[in-house]
Order: sequence, then C-alpha cells, then structure tokens
Amino acid sequence: MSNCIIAPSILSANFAKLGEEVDAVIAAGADWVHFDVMDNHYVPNLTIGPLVCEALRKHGVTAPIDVHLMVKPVDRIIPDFAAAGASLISFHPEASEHVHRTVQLIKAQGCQAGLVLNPATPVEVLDYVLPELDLVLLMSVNPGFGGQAFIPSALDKLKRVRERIDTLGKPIRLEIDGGVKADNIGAIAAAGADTFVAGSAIFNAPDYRDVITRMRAEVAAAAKR
Ligand SMILES: O=C(CO)[C@H](O)[C@H](O)COP(=O)(O)O
Repeated sequence: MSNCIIAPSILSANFAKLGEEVDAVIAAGADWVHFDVMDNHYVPNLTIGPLVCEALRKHGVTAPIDVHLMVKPVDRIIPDFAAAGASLISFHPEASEHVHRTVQLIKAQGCQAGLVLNPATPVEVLDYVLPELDLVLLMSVNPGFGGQAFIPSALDKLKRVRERIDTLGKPIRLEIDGGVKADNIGAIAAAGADTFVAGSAIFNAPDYRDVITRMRAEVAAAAKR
C-alpha cells in the first residue's frame, strides 16, 4: 500500500551503533526514521539532539527524518534541527507559547510541520491550525518512553481526526505513535492512520524485514475490509 508510511522509532535502537541500525531498518523496507527528542523537562526522559540528526545525515541516511520534539520551550531548537537535516518537525501544543507561530517557524526553516496530541489533549486543539499542518501525530501512549501499551481511546480519536482531515481535503498525514505492533496495526489503520511509528515492535524483533512486511500486510488487509 503506497500510502502507508512505516517510521521506526530509533528510541528502541541500539545507540552504540545507531547508523547501522538506521541503515538496517531502511534496507528492511521502512520509509522514514522517527527521531524522538526528549528534554527531561517536558517529558521525564533525556535522549538525543541535533548533533545526532546531523551525524545520521553525514553517515549517509537519505530517508526522511521525522523529528518528534518533546521539548519545552520548543521554538529555539527548531532552526538547529532544520540545519541538522530534519525533514519533518512535530511539536506539542503544550510546549509552545504560540502554536501557529511555531508552525510558521518550522515551515520557514524549510521543513514540514506536525502537531502532536497527547492521549488527553482534545482534538479541538487542531481548530484554526489544521490547514497549516503537513502532519498530525496522535500519541497512543503518554510521551517519554518506548515499550508502553497502546491506549485504546486513541482509536476513536484517530477516527475524529481522520474525519477532520478528509473534510478539509488537504494531504495531511495522520501519524500514530505508541504501542504499535503487527497485531494491532490493522485496527489502527482502519481507524484512519496512514503513518505508523513503531519502536520496540521493530527494533526488538529478530528480523526487521519480517516485522515491517507483516505490518504493511496488515495495513493493506485493513484497507480491503
Ligand atoms: O514517542 C515515543 C515515546 O514518547 C516513542 O516513539 C514511542 O513510544 C514508540 O515506542 P514503542 O513503539 O515501543 O511504543
């Protein structure tokens, strides 16, 4: 299914050999690299910054790098990520003083812009800003850690956001992040997601190609039902 984007979250990769890990998932059929940035302030964990994004580009990664900023305040780090080779930059409305301005800032830096909704963030936060976005990212876990269980209410939320995107008629991607596995991705796709972040399900699997292929097959099967 050409519309289906699989974006492995490198949060679950082996950081001691990150370049090889990214090469391996792309060679195994992944589309994007999902790059989780945590600041030990907005979320209770600390991960990686623009230097690592730049290092992946220098290593030769050409796939889109999908940067998820769990950082507050968010604006001042955006130019650094754009310069480091980010393709898409998504942020949380709770981490920005002026959501519309942050979207404009991301676009002015030449990147695509996404807004991230936490499990308890209402879809109404998309009012007035949805037409400006390239991507909506729904969190199906509370942000901060990989390996958590999918929160089922995300399915209803996906349907509601899908309806809004379809009504608008713009090519805005609907991404889901948290607890995505081969055995629930079909239901997630049926609820309206077209872009799937998966960390532990891919990087903890013995064969990356096998799990990515199974995920794609589940998404394609859901589209036929
Ligand atoms: O943003 C994240 C956590 O804040 C991760 O991308 C997400 O949790 C993916 O990990 P997993 O697929 O193991 O749930």
